Amino acid sequence: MNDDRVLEVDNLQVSFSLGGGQTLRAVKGVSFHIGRGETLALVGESGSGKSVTAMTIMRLAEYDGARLAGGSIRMRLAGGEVVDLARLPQKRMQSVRGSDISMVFQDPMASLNPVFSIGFQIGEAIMRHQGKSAAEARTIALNALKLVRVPEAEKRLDQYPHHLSGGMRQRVMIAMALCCRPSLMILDEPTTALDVTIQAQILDLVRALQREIGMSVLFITHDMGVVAEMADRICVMLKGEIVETGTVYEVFETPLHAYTRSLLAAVPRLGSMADKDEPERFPLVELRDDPGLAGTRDAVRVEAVPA
Ligand SMILES: Nc1ncnc2c1ncn2[C@@H]1O[C@H](COP(=O)(O)OP(=O)(O)OP(=O)(O)O)[C@@H](O)[C@H]1O
Repeated sequence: MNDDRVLEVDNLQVSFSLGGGQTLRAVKGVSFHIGRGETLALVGESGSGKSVTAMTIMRLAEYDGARLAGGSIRMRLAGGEVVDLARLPQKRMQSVRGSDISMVFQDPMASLNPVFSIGFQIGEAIMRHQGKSAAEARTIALNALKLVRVPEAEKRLDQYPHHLSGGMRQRVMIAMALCCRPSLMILDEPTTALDVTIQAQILDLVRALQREIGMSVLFITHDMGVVAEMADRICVMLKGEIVETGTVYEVFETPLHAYTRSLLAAVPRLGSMADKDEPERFPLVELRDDPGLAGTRDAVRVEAVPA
């Protein structure tokens, strides 16, 4: 693996048994890499396989019944060792999760335990992953809350999730994910449940943190507007496959795949809003129903292979 990469996913295949001998192939041979300090956006509509890909990298998908049917997930750990996460025993993965990679989910309420204080929940993760005492963990938790710009951080430590707004809860989740200074953070639709202003604040925060800490980010979204804000490179997923990949500039300037064009057409533009109530939208359903489109790979942008 090149020195400048933290993650290399190669030909990843994930399936679910649906009973009655039926198998759903949720991820069909997906390959991508993420460089140090880089943000890669995995884009596609609901059901395209983005979350299953992320959960497989975390090795959490198997707890939902997923089967890792093939491929490799090579990751450079903090000490420099390169391991194939697809083949690590779960016991070892427990230490990789939260120390080398962490994940922030869409709904912070589902990730936070309502009966424990914020300080306890962040502290518990720090004690588990870093072997710190309760007092040390509280200090680290406090600093993490300050890092994610939570006002009155000291007071927040003793509050419970229901005391916080949705945006604040998502900041707490990001703080928790940052505590162990992971080299890769996966954010799965982190702002979808938030209103637009709070969404913009959280996106700004992630960008600022990335500059401060230098971590790599895998950003999962269905929103090309968010991609334009956040990402260096994009992988577009459709029905379990990556149908197009490139830099943000390349993909926005010259989208090669019809599905990518449909995603771009769904981004409201000032011009198209001028004389209509609704932004223009590409007829996505018709496109997806076109049998010629599914799995089309001729539009895949071939990335230069470094010498
Ligand atoms: N536990 C599960 N059992 C069976 N099928 C599943 C399970 N989890 C996901 N799937 C299926 O895998 C496919 C990919 O789902 P995935 O959640 O990765 O999509 P997604 O692109 O992340 O969409 P969303 O943004 O809605 O989560 C879908 O067809 C979904 O129904």
